[in-house]
Amino acid sequence: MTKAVLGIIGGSGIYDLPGLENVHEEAIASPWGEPSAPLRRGEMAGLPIVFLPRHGPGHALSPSDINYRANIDVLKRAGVTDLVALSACGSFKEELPPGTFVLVDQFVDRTHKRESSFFGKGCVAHVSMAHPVSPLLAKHLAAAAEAERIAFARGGTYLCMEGPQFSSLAESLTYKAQGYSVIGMTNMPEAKLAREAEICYASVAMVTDFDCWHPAHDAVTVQDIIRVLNSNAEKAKALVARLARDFPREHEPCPIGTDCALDTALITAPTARDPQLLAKLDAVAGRVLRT
Ligand SMILES: CSC[C@H]1O[C@H](OP(=O)(O)O)[C@H](O)[C@@H]1O
Ligand SMILES: Nc1ncnc2[nH]cnc12
Repeated sequence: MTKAVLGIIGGSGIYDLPGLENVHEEAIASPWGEPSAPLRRGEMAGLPIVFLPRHGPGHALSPSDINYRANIDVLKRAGVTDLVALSACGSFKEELPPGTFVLVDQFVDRTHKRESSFFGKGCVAHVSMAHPVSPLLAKHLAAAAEAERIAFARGGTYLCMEGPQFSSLAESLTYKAQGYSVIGMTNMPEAKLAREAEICYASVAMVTDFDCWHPAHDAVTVQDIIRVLNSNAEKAKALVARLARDFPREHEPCPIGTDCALDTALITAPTARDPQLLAKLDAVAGRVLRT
């Protein structure tokens, strides 16, 4: 049995986690570069928690400048087994108004300027992303949202755009017509990298706006978003506190195989593997490469 360590990635508006006890900062070095910030390690209701603000202190990093690989690598090194991503998003659905928390279960990746894999020349791996969200983690999040009386939706598709500009009206109408639920700029490649690192991942997409498709709402602005962001952030902190209180202390084996995602993913012959890349993969893929 592995002890559960809950990772929390804070998005826009969530730069710390009040209620975290016995906190200390841990600046873990990563062969993938600089993570967004030192990790804040502590516990809630006795559960080990590791917090990382995605955009760094003071929100200095834009979605394209975040080193997603370093972030996931240091969370893996810190022993995180289950990772909750907190993210602001725009909504494509009337029934998902600002203030709603969407427990997304699918992603569409339209990013194009980001390193999206730990693997590559000298060690090629193809993990499955058919089901990017870990169902048990989503189930625990739903229970916590219910207990905290937070308006939430189970399931939904998160379109990840590159940004930093918001969508044009034509893009927004297209995504809406495709049936997507919400839009943001950060959950990809985060979810892909978490899967490669065999960390269970679930995203709480917290609606701040209707993007620009909605006839009754003007173009989205950061100022408008910030107004909703702050009340969403308060609810998110209550959600995390409840999740931590009720979370199983032993990591539950992932029913969709996230814990062993690399078992069937590596294709490069051992003799063709690049020792330098293998060294960088020590945390992410050590479980399968050490054998
Ligand atoms: C401040 S609005 C745009 C910004 O907010 C979202 O960030 P995060 O996902 O980290 O909460 C969105 O993806 C953009 O980065
Ligand atoms: N409308 C929107 N588009 C992209 N990212 C967002 N984050 C919050 N609202 C957003």
